[in-house]
Amino acid sequence: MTQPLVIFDLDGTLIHTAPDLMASLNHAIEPVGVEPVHYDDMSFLVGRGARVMIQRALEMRERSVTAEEFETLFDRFLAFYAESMPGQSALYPGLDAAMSRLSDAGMPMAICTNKLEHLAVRLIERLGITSSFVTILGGDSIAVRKPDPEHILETIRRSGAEKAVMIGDSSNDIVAAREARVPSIAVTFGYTDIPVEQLGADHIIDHFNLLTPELINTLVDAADRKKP
Ligand SMILES: O=C(O)COP(=O)(O)O
Ligand SMILES: [Mg+2]
Repeated sequence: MTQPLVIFDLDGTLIHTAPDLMASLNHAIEPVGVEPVHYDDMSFLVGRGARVMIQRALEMRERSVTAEEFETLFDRFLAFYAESMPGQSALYPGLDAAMSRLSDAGMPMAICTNKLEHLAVRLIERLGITSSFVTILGGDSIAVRKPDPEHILETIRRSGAEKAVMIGDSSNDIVAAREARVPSIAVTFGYTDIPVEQLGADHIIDHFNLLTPELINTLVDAADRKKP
């Protein structure tokens, strides 16, 4: 019997990226002369990828731009963000040990993120954790992305797994998991504008110390029992 796949979201789940995303976003929108976004705004801005982050920031500042101007801002974001990696971005506490526990139990790990694939790949490379993951799917890797369940289902298929658990910080992750009929764990330390308790995850953890192979197996077994 193969071990379940453990799928991680990236921003706000594996890696604390908000300070660098904020700096890059503020650099990107600087030419249109709006007030920079604040750190507290990031929970609302992050989650659906860089384009939506920039769009939401402009909407927050009631500023509209032409499609052409938008592409310039987007390119400014990409260049600045890629160049500054890893910046202040860091793995959340306890993640190294948690990944070792899962790996020792034979559980493969994957990333399913709405971050653009090349940015996700570059960031985990710079943080030295690439070899831990069998599959990395970004927000532009296939035609859809979270909260579309197909993003998670394709991650599972490409990993060659039969069962999986999704770990994430926002409604995109938990909704996608539920619709993919994959049990989910929500983390409390990420970026969400909806209280974590209201996301509807099967389990909540506030530290990676609590992420164990036993927890993964319990969630997979419970999900199996619910199947008709
Ligand atoms: O980049 C984003 O907006 C979200 O990325 P995530 O799916 O890894 O949280
Ligand atoms: Mg996230």
